[in-house]
Amino acid sequence: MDKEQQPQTSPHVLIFPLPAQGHVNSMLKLAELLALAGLKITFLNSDFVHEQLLRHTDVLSRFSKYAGFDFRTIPDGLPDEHPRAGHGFMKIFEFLESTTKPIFKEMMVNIKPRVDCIIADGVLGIAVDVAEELGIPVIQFRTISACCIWAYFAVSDMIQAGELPIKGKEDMDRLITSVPGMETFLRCRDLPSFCRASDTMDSTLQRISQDTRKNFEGHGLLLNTFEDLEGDILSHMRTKAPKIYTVGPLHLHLRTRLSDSSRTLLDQSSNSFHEVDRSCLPWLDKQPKGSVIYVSFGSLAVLSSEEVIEFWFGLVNSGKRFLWVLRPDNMVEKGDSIPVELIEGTKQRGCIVSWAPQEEVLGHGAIGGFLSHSGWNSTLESVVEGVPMICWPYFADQQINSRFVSQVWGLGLDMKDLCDRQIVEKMVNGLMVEKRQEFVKSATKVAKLAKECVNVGGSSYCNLDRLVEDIRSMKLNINLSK
Ligand SMILES: O=c1ccn([C@@H]2O[C@H](COP(=O)(O)OP(=O)(O)O[C@H]3O[C@H](CO)[C@@H](O)[C@H](O)[C@H]3O)[C@@H](O)[C@H]2O)c(=O)[nH]1
Ligand SMILES: C[C@H]1CC[C@@H]2C(C(=O)O)=CO[C@@H](O)[C@@H]21
Repeated sequence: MDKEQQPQTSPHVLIFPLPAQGHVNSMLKLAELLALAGLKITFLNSDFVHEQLLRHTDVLSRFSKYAGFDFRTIPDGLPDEHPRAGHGFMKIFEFLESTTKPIFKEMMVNIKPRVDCIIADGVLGIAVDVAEELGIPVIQFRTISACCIWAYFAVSDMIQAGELPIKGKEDMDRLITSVPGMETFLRCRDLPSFCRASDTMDSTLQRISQDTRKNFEGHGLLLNTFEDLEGDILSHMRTKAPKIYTVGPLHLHLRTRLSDSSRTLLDQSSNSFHEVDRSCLPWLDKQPKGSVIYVSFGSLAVLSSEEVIEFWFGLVNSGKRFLWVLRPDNMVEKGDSIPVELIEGTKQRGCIVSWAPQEEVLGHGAIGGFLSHSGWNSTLESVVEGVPMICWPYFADQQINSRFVSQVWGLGLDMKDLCDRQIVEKMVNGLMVEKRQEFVKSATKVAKLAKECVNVGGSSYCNLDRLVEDIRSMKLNINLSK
């Protein structure tokens, strides 16, 4: 069926992610799942993100097979040369409000065919506002863990109870009691990093807290997680928001629903904003099973030169093989001299790339562990492949994710707030040797649960079907009300 034959009865859904790798990744997986279900999809990227995807991926050809699938673009307001990484990434929110929002509203008024439903990133308040102003039904898709969302939801309660602000380094191990379900293990240091603001009126903390409260209103909240992983927290959340659709892990869910030929195409493609260096795969092929620790800190984290050197020494001194993703904006400063023992140790046991085919890497038999920043996509990808983790959170939701990985799910070690070569060496050997059996056992169990939930009859499989039916009935109700 070509684009012209898209049946007019199919609802037109516009999907609008925050223009960041971790958000675009999971929302493109969702978009393909909804296109597979026969919905007409328009995917709205920023001009900058679209340019990266055109340069490094096959998204246009990959999605052209879905009738009516369109990519649209919109400015994010930042100058082209802005790095769009590190803590400076947060600047984007000011420009989304001032530049992007009025253009988006104009787009939604004029778009043809009209949009029947907007699936807006749960941290993109501008999209939710415009949808409400124009009376377009909106479903919010928050791309982080349920546990983080629930902690953000409680920020105003923590402030009210005097639990925030955190009162300095000596206060970081105080238990937080205002997040239902987390009273026995959530410390100040485990809260999302924006809660470390010294002033509770901090604009970022206030905005994320308010955006999260809004996630619990509207037609529904979509989450890239699964009931067997976060069911306890989800039951607390459902006392405030009845319509929560857990449809994750989305990357696995999509693989499960694709035909064999489409799955092969998916394996050869990516949604990366960077050039993928596949040379690490033949290197992995030569390594013994389970012998390599994979190291990646996602797309936004920017490490200092000192931190890179500490991790490098710890990895080389551990004596273990390592595959390390070091983005160009994370490389050691040009002027810094790199100790010869690091060069030698890396030649013998290491492989460094600027961007890896991460899903394939985590599924490779040579991988025995993952030193991660605990971004939610990386965490889910490691869960699905049964790979134990060492968590070194950088910011945002990563702090609480690392606490759940170590303390609640028993899937690895938490290295939060530490960066020292001896500790890195100790953690690597703890994960890859001393505690290996214990972690592999629990990681294998959780990986099995992840696969079951996206198979026919599983919770995420059924929730996605319910989502598609609910979107279809939205269109029907709009037509009937005319
Ligand atoms: O060399 C690499 C490194 C990463 N990835 C992929 O890039 C994505 C990275 O996403 P994520 O692990 O979630 O980290 P961030 O890019 O840091 O994601 C941002 O968005 C996430 C979802 O909202 C949040 O959980 C994070 O904290 C936030 O930093 C994953 O799908 C990886 O598979 C690659 O393909 N190759
Ligand atoms: C840059 C971060 C601000 C909040 C976003 C987020 C979220 O709370 O949804 C998670 O991590 C980052 O991608 C975003």
